[in-house]
Amino acid sequence: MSGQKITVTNGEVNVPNNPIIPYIEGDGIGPDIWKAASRVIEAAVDKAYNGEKSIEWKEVLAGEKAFEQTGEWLPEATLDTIREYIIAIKGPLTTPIGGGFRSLNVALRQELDLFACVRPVRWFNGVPSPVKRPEDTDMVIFRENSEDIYAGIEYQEGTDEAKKLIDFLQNEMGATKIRFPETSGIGIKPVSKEGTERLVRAALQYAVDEGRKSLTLVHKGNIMKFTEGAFKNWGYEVAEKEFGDKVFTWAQYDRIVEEQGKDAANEAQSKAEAEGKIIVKDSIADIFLQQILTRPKEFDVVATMNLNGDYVSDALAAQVGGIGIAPGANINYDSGHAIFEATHGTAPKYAGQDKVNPSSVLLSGVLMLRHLGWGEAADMIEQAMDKTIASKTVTYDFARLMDGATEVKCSEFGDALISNL
Ligand SMILES: NC(=O)C1=CN([C@@H]2O[C@H](COP(=O)(O)OP(=O)(O)OC[C@H]3O[C@@H](n4cnc5c(N)ncnc54)[C@H](OP(=O)(O)O)[C@@H]3O)[C@@H](O)[C@H]2O)C=CC1
Ligand SMILES: O=C(O)CCC(=O)C(=O)O
Ligand SMILES: [Mg+2]
Repeated sequence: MSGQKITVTNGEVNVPNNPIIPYIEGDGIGPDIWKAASRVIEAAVDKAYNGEKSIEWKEVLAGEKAFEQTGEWLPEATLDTIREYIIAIKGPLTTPIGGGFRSLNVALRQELDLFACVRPVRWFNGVPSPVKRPEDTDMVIFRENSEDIYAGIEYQEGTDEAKKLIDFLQNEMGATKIRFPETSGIGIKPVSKEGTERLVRAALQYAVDEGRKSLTLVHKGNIMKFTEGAFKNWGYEVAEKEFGDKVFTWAQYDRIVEEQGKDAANEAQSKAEAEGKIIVKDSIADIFLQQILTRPKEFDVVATMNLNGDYVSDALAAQVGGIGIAPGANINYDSGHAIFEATHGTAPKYAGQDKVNPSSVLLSGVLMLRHLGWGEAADMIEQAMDKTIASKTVTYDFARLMDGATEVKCSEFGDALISNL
């Protein structure tokens, strides 16, 4: 049976019974986790739909494999294929530190304008966790994926570009606080109204569709007033303007305090909660990182900028068992393009050992199946995950934290999941 293309009409994704889905195997542990995860996805789809649906995988190249075969790290053909087939899934790709080429992962997001990085964080029964009540953590991070310091606009110390920019800042913009101008590298942090609005809009729409209770805007707006502070203000504005009667915001709360006092504001918020409105609030990033540990129940959907979202993703993943079980999706809600990928990287020390946990990329596949409307197969994989973990058949990362566990290889964990489907 030959596959067919996924298409998009008026923002709606049309999925045939046998979609062609491009995949990037990834560097480091990529080949191991992809092999295990793709087998589980195939088996679940086959079982859930009695052979009537199937995915035709189409390999596209990026990273080390692409460089070896084509001399390019991210061939144009890969981008063209993902543009054409709309939905893709990828393993992790290596990024050199402090020099060399810029992140291919970020480049893919930028090229396809996948503006929302969506990372759900929830606990699976039995997964070992460093916190007492991991079940209290149930959040979905919406990380802005196209702007911020992550956009890669930075200039190396000592270069003409860095000197020129520092001169400009000092001589034309009145910047007096660059402490060591002669030896500074310099980076730029663009944060826009449009970029913020589309991200917060997507997060709020998700909160409405999924019946979530709150949305927290996470920022460091006290220090970075016109980037992170503006993100907070624009976030409240878009919530009130576009989601009017579905939300109650802390900006509204503050206005009621000013006009009618604190009791009236508390009453208005309680009424909104009782009516099932989504409470839109904000939190400064440093205290947020403390409170997700100490009071995780108070947070639900989270919208934040690119770099904060990166830090928050790995920190929250730890609370529910670690980066071995942390899925994600990069989505453009307007064009329908999406690339699903794990939160973790290439874990180079484990490359080729058939050792690590394939759950992050597998659960990214589960997000993909839900995105395709194939919820039955997605449910089946999650149930198999619960069952397999409950039987204490796990990879090294969980085994080292569990009493009485049977440690299995990456591929064997895939086998166990398939037998539990
Ligand atoms: N989207 C992407 O493709 C990403 C790519 N990267 C890139 O990956 C490379 C390596 O980054 P690094 O900072 O080491 O972070 P990694 O996420 O690759 O690995 C850090 C540690 O996380 C644990 N880990 C990662 N994946 C798994 C897994 N599947 N199962 C179990 N444990 C896992 C291991 O912990 P332990 O040592 O405790 O066993 C590992 O040593 C860099 O080049 C970085 O830029 C990083 C993040 C995302
Ligand atoms: O692209 C990279 O190498 C790192 C990206 C990353 O950590 C992330 O997106 O979470
Ligand atoms: Mg990261």
